[in-house]
Amino acid sequence: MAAPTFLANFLKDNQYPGRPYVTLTFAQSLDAKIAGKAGKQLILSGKESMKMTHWMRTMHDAILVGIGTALNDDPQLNTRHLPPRDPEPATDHGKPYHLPRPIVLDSQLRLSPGCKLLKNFRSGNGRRPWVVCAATDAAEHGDRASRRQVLEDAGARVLSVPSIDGFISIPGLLDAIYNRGIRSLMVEGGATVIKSFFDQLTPHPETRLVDSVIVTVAPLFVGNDGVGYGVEMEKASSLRYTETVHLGDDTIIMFKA
Ligand SMILES: NC(=O)C1=CN([C@@H]2O[C@H](COP(=O)(O)OP(=O)(O)OC[C@H]3O[C@@H](n4cnc5c(N)ncnc54)[C@H](O)[C@@H]3O)[C@@H](O)[C@H]2O)C=CC1
Ligand SMILES: Nc1nc(O)c(N)c(N[C@@H]2O[C@H](COP(=O)(O)O)[C@@H](O)[C@H]2O)n1
Repeated sequence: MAAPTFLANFLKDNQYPGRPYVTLTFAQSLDAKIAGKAGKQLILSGKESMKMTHWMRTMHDAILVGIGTALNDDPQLNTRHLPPRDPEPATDHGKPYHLPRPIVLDSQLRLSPGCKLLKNFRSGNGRRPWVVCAATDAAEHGDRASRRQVLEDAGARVLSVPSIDGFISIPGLLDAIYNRGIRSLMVEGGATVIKSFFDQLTPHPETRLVDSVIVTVAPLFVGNDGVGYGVEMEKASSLRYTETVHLGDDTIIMFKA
């Protein structure tokens, strides 16, 4: 089995010199909501588009969510919706699917050591998660040092990156993970992280930090209680609409930066 052709073609050059190639992707309702009331996780994607998202996961070195999503959804960020691989080496080369490295933006190290990402790693069913926290001026001590220790003991690799007002610097993050071998990054959300990455769009290739945007639109309304994401027109207008594909009842809309 291989990824859908439209996706393979769209992402065929997902490399960028000097920083990871960044794909921002998420699923939304017709009224642009990505979650329900009080952040309730919604399965917006149908079977076919969810499978596409899992194919996309195989096509990136790493996959990123914010701590809001990690605490709320307890995601696995793996490829379990894909069909079993053909054990016949002539077709699938006998290899398992590529699993992306999970990365959590977690300024204050609030991730639970019992989360599925860490459990999957410990049971040999996932890569070691990287937890990105805000770098501190002084040596860590007290509560914060013990939270780091607990997460490291549970299997996480903790990276410190400069932050502003509790938000990890996106250029700093991309530098840190590029220096550790990540060449392509899939950003899944949630709302605050999506806004932060939309903010990285500019019309100038040398300063923009997002390369592709892939939005799954599900044919339903969530209503005003749902969680939306903010987009500034000045930023979004630098996106170039590329293609629309229909998968099941969903519409996949793709842009290049
Ligand atoms: N429909 C979809 O495709 C998806 C929906 N979701 C939904 O999104 C909701 C969670 O969204 P949020 O609460 O906004 O949490 P989030 O997952 O966007 O995490 C935001 C938090 O990450 C930390 N952070 C550190 N550096 C940051 C930076 N540079 N930019 C942004 N955040 C940074 C901050 O503590 C911030 O509050 C959940 O309801 C979840 O179900 C999440 C992912 C995908
Ligand atoms: N593509 C997509 N469609 C939806 O309907 C979604 N709710 C999401 N959510 C994202 O996927 C994460 C869950 O991943 P696992 O199923 O646990 O592997 C969730 O946390 C969001 O990042 N995505």
